[in-house]
Amino acid sequence: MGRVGVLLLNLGGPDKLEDVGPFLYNLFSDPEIIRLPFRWLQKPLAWFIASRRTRTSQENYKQIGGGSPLRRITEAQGEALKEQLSHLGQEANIYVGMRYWNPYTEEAIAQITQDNIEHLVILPLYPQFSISTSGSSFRLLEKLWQEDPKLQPIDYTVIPSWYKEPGYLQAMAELIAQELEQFPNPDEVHIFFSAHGVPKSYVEEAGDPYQQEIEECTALIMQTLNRPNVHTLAYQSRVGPVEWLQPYTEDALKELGAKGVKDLVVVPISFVSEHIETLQEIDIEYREVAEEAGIHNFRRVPAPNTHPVFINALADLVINALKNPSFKLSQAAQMKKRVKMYPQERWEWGLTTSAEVWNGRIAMLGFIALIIELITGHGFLHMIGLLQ
Ligand SMILES: C=CC1=C(C)c2cc3[nH]c(cc4nc(cc5[nH]c(cc1n2)c(C)c5CCC(=O)O)C(CCC(=O)O)=C4C)c(C)c3C=C
Ligand SMILES: [Fe+2]
Repeated sequence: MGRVGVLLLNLGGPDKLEDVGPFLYNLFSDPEIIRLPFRWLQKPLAWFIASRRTRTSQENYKQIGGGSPLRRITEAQGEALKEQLSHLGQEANIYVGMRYWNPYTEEAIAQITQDNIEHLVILPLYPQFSISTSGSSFRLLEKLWQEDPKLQPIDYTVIPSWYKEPGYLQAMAELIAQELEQFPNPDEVHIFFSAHGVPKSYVEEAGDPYQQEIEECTALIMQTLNRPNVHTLAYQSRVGPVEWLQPYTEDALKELGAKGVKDLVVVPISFVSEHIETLQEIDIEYREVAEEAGIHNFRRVPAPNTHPVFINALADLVINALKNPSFKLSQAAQMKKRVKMYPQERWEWGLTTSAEVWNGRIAMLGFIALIIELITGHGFLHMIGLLQ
């Protein structure tokens, strides 16, 4: 076999506080994160939302040391994977491609062509597929492949999701078991799976398989753990006014507290590295919510990071993908085949969600126009040359 490469995909995170604004702008500029009917609206709206969110987000990053550890951990996972692959007799170059921050996917692809990689395995570091995470990265790669003739000879294969991989399930079960053993009555502890949320319309309208994969993954982890504990699944990290997958983590914690649960272990399930949503949101915000609700013994299971069983699982995925290449980028990005329009993209008259979303958008446009006028001293119509 010729030169082999593995491209690890992840979301990326700001390395320092000054990066937070531009990172958020990149994230909200992605049409897979915010879908708009007009392309030209994407960037002004991304700027507007990012500006509004930067300060709060910076405060959160301050609480975890002033930046995201995502790059460092993803690179450490890459090194450990390279070593394990070599141990299994498969030499490979590992590349990290982040979607919204350094090192960007585009840079990783440039390096892959420079290194004359002949066989490439594309492995997203998200166990479950969502159009907002792996789907967005696949779409970007599909575009890069279409634009760059140098990429055409590369024989590549994509792993769309891998939440059923036995080594991953084993690593998760071991990490949970370790945490349970810290309690005086391990079998009495409530196991609380907290998955990253997505807007409900992604699943119901766009056909995102994310919720189904999360539910199946939770059941498989519980089966692998093979313990009598009661468990709950809820969704965290909601952003914006639309409805996301329910139950929300915050509400579910309050409900369990009200039912008298005292011992609880949280399992972050959509991520394989520590980052802001584990270190700040779960460890600080949700811990506070739980304590207020009377859940006094609150612990969190660490993300798999470089756990050897987890790294072995990644190596197995790569070796199998090289033996049985299956998915192409176009197939992987089209996992949401039923997509037509998100409900809010359709205009409807009456007191409907769609009408409310559109009213909100029009109000936001008006607000942006007002800010532009305040900053420049000229109205929007002056700026586009319609008024003298
Ligand atoms: C606004 C919509 C968002 C969707 C949909 C979304 C889905 C989603 N995200 C992850 C994993 C990560 N998200 C991270 C940061 C992050 N995500 C959003 C918004 C959405 N995510 C924002 C605004 C941010 C920035 C942080 C903040 O201001 O709250 C990160 C990086 C975190 C870091 O350490 O820097 C990850 C990883 C998943 C798995 C997912 C859907 C399945
Ligand atoms: Fe996110």
